Amino acid sequence: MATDFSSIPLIDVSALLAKCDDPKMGEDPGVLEVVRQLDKACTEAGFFYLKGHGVSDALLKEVKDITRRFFELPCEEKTKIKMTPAAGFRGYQRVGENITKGTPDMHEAIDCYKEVTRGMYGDLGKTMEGYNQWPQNPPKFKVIMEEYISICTGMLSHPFIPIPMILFPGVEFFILMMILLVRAELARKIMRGIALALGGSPDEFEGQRAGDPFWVMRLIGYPGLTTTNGTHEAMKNDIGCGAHTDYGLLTLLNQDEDINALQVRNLSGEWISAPPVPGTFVCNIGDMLKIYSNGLYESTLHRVINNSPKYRVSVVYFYETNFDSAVEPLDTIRTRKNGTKKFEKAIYGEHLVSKVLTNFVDV
Ligand SMILES: O=C(O)CCC(=O)C(=O)O
Ligand SMILES: [Fe+2]
Repeated sequence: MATDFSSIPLIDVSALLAKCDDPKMGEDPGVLEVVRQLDKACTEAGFFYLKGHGVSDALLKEVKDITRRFFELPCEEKTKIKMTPAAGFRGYQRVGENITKGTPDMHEAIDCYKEVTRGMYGDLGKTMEGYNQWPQNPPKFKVIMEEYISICTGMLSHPFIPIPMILFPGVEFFILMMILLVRAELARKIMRGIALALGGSPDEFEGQRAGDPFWVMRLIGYPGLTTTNGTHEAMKNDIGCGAHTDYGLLTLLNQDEDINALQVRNLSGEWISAPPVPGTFVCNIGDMLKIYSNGLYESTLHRVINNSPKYRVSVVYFYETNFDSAVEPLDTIRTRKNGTKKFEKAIYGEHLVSKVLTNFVDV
């Protein structure tokens, strides 16, 4: 239910994060104020900036820097982890390989998904079966990205063991400490606030709905206007990433701090810019949350146009439902007030697979 918003609101979620696992969180005035702001932002724009999230500026920067260093490598090096259907569509895609609604996107990317072992979700999961392809170069890429993912997800995709420093001679002490200390459980906690905003219990998105959340991460590089990277010379208004909605619950976007390229569409069809706000994530609602909220919250269309001369990097993390969740409008007072159920049941895994299978050329 987006409106004619003209800017994206900024929400400081520190009060929510502090009380998030307190059984009385729903009575805390600080939490309730964050919940009110989340509700307003999700209803009016489907987009908001997130501050007070507890993830350090150094880590936000480190994941973008290491991604940029990967994209600077020669093509032969990058295609060592080329995305293939056999890897469950995980890996590197060159500029133009990803398509949105039939048009090639002017970006290169590494796609990562929660790993799906053989038979894990039966036929539903077959397309996504596979392991992430991490580059050897730059060194420590895998370790830094996996820790970032676990901070966003709120649970570990592998058992967490505080690994002795000696195993990581190349990682600066402060980065490792930062990674080990800041276990933000970010997306899960924001979803607890959103559950309250929808008039439900804070646990609404745990258990069968999103207690074992699927996640996706895209590391994206958008060539600048004057950049020639051997295969592509970007033109003004080339679409870096075509207009789309995200598929799951909540997206946490960590974008380059000095380039204004992300645009969000309001109800009248105007493209509103979402410029970088240092130290924040840009968050947006995905298709599954639109269904859970019975359309109260919008999965808003957005796109990327990099008209800057600089190469732009974004690290995009998508927090999803359980892979096999059957998603339908929640039965809370607020969603009921929005009228009869506006959506049929959707299986998240089917929705994801249908998108993945139409997103690429020549694979
Ligand atoms: O790079 C960006 O700013 C946004 C990318 C995006 O919308 C996506 O990957 O879904
Ligand atoms: Fe998106």
